[in-house]
This record gives sequence, C-alpha cells and structure tokens, in this order.
Amino acid sequence: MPAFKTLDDLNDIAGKRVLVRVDLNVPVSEGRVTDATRIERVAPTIRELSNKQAKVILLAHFGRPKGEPVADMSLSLIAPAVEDVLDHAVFFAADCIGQPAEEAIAKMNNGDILLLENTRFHKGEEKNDPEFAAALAKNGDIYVNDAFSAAHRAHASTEGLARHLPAYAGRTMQEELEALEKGLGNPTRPVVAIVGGAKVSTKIDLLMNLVTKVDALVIGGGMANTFLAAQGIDVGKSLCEHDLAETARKIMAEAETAGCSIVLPVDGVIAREFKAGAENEVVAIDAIPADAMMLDVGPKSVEKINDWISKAQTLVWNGPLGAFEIEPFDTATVEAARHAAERTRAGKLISVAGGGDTVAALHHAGVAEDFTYISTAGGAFLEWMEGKELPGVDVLRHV
Ligand SMILES: Nc1ncnc2c1ncn2[C@@H]1O[C@H](COP(=O)(O)OP(=O)(O)OP(=O)(O)O)[C@@H](O)[C@H]1O
Ligand SMILES: O=C(O)[C@H](O)COP(=O)(O)O
Repeated sequence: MPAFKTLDDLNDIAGKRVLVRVDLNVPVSEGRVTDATRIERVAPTIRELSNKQAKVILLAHFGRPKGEPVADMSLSLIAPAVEDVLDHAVFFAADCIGQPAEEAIAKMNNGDILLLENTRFHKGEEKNDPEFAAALAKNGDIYVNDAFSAAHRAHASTEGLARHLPAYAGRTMQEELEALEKGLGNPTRPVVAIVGGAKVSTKIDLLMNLVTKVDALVIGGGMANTFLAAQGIDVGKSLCEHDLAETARKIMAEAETAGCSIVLPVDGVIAREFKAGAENEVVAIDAIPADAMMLDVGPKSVEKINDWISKAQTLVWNGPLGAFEIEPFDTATVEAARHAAERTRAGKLISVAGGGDTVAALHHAGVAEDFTYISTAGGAFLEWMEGKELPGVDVLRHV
C-alpha cells in the first residue's frame, strides 16, 4: 500500500495558505459543545502548522444541512470551543468559498488560524463537484486532511480537494491509521474482536470481514440474539432479527472455514421492561422465558469473554455487550472493559475501540483513557474494520 505524505514532509511553509480539513462534527447542546474530543484530536496539527508560521485555514462540516445554509449548523457556533482548546484566536469567515473567504484570508498574518463556514452549506460538497473543489482550492497552496472520521465520505473537502493541491495527512489521520493498522491490519496474535450493539443488519459486512481476520469473535448485545435464534434457541421477546438467521448461519460457517472461534453468550440477564432498575434475573441461554428479553449477557458469559481477553494480545471492540445505558444492564460491558483496561495497563494487550456508543460505554466504565487507542470515528471506523477503502485516505496515497 503506498504511503502518504505527512507533516514531516512539509517544510518552509511560512506564509503559505494551508487548507486543513478537520472534523468538527461535535455534539452540541443548548449552543455549547458537550464533548470536545474531536477538537482536541486535531489541535496538534493546527498548532504545528501555526507554529511553522503557515496561514492555517480550517475546513469542516457540521451536521447534515443538505447543501443549504442552516443557522443552527453554522460553524460559528463551534469556533469558541476551537479557540478554547487551542488557546489561540480563531477568526471566522461566513462562507467557505467566494468573497467572504477570500477577504478573511487576505487579512491573515503568518501563524493565524481561520475557520471557514460549513462546507455542507454548498451542494457541491457532498456531490464532490470538481468546480466546488476548485473553488475551495483557490484559497490554498497546500491541503492537509486530518479528518479520519470523515474519510469514508468522498466529498469535495475530503477527497476532491486532494486532486487540486499538494496533499498531506495530518497528525490525527496518521495516528488513527497507525493504531488501526496495529489493531487489524498487521496485529500481534491472538487477536480477539468484540462486536456488540443493537443489530446484525448494520454490521453484516463488519462481521464477515472480522471472521477472516481474527482468532475469536465475541458476539454480544442485541445482535447475539439473532445468532442464538439461528441456532434454534428461543430468545423470547429479545431484540432479534429473525429474518437474518440465514445470514448469521453464513457468518458462523465462514468463521469455521477461517478457523475463527465464535463466542456467544451462555447465559443472560433478562427483564420484562426496558428501563433502569427493571426487575431482572440471570438465566441459562436456553431458558429465556417467552415473555422476557435479554438485556445483557450473564456472568458466566463474562467469564468466558474475559478468558478470551486474557488470551488475546490484540483486542478490537465495537458495540456494547448489553443495553449499557440502563443499569444494571451495563454490568457485562463494564466488567469486560475493565478487564481489557487492566491487561492494557499491564502492557499485555493492545486494545483498540471505536463507535459512538462503544466509546460512551468505555467512558461509563471509567477506562477510556486506559485503552491503547480510542477512535473518534463512527462510520469511518466501521468501514475501515469492514476492510473497505476510505476515499479520503485512498486519495492521499495516490495523488
Ligand atoms: N441486548 C440488547 N437489547 C437491546 N439493545 C441493546 C442490547 N445490547 C445492546 N443494545 C443497544 O445497542 C446500542 C449500541 O449499539 P451500536 O451498534 O449503535 O454501537 P456503536 O457502533 O458503538 O455506536 P454508533 O452506532 O453510535 O457508532 C445501545 O443503544 C444499546 O442499548
Ligand atoms: O460524525 C461523523 O461520523 C463524521 O463527521 C461524518 O459525518 P456524516 O455521517 O454526517 O457524514
């Protein structure tokens, strides 16, 4: 696989206009950024370029405005949080192309940082329209992509722009790819994957790819029910995609051919209501009552999962083992996460996790900082784990 250029290849850039694609698609509540992780992750690239006296021009999307300006998706709402994280003034231009952008850039001094308005306020962004990409390119001399979490989108600012300007990967892009490569590209074996979450339907490609790459695949969460049902187990009222029984059997057959052990729950925590503190009990997997649902995997299953984590040298994790948002159905996820964290701290495990709910679950377990790498990407992390080429990464390797 050809390498891409990084900031190490960028010298003598004082006064150059560097267009930096970042992911500022952060959660906001009542006008305030509630989680600045993505901003923190791109800060090193921005600082490095600013310290090298470049004119740093940030390009990003926010929300899904569908090619029209939408007031509550303006990046002006995010600019103060970017300033806070960088502890540096961040100027703002009310459009990412045309006169507002040009005027703001003309006023920049070396080392200044400017944020341009949401690229998705233009239809050309998501269409990857070459004319729109050219209009963006007019404002820069160099392009740096530091938005791994948006690299699964072939949009003008994530893909097209690299065809117009000398293109480089930013530090976060570089770090994400190196961590994922360690997790799945060229892992230290045995490698164990934990896949949980609600549904099989959203993760079929992921499961199919993983069984060919990992030594053991632990399936938990709601999606385990589909696999259990496919083996003839009555899962009662549990979340289950009965129409995917055939797909589940195919995944298990592929796993067998590839020599990958499939680890399914042997017991479960059942309840009759989906709410915190609902009356619950632990039952063997073949004893789920017809009127109950399994909301977490049980203690014997956790023991089995933790045994696999103990055997593993590398762990990749996407999706919680149970309905972790409501106690006590967070127990299995928390216990497995803590075990993985302990092994990681002891230097015995490389642990890589990604996915919005997964990262929230690891924070809930208090161990997110202990994992080797937590990806800030949702869709991009999944597509990478599915073995797909990400257009935003691919273009950096080939231009
Ligand atoms: N047994 C279960 N029954 C019902 N829902 C479950 C069960 N186990 C897990 N879930 C739900 O699965 C959801 C998380 O799954 P998801 O696949 O979305 O995770 P993710 O990939 O980390 O997140 P995202 O899609 O946000 O990136 C949670 O809302 C959780 O409550
Ligand atoms: O939040 C994300 O996963 C990325 O910013 C991509 O956003 P999108 O799913 O709206 O393209």
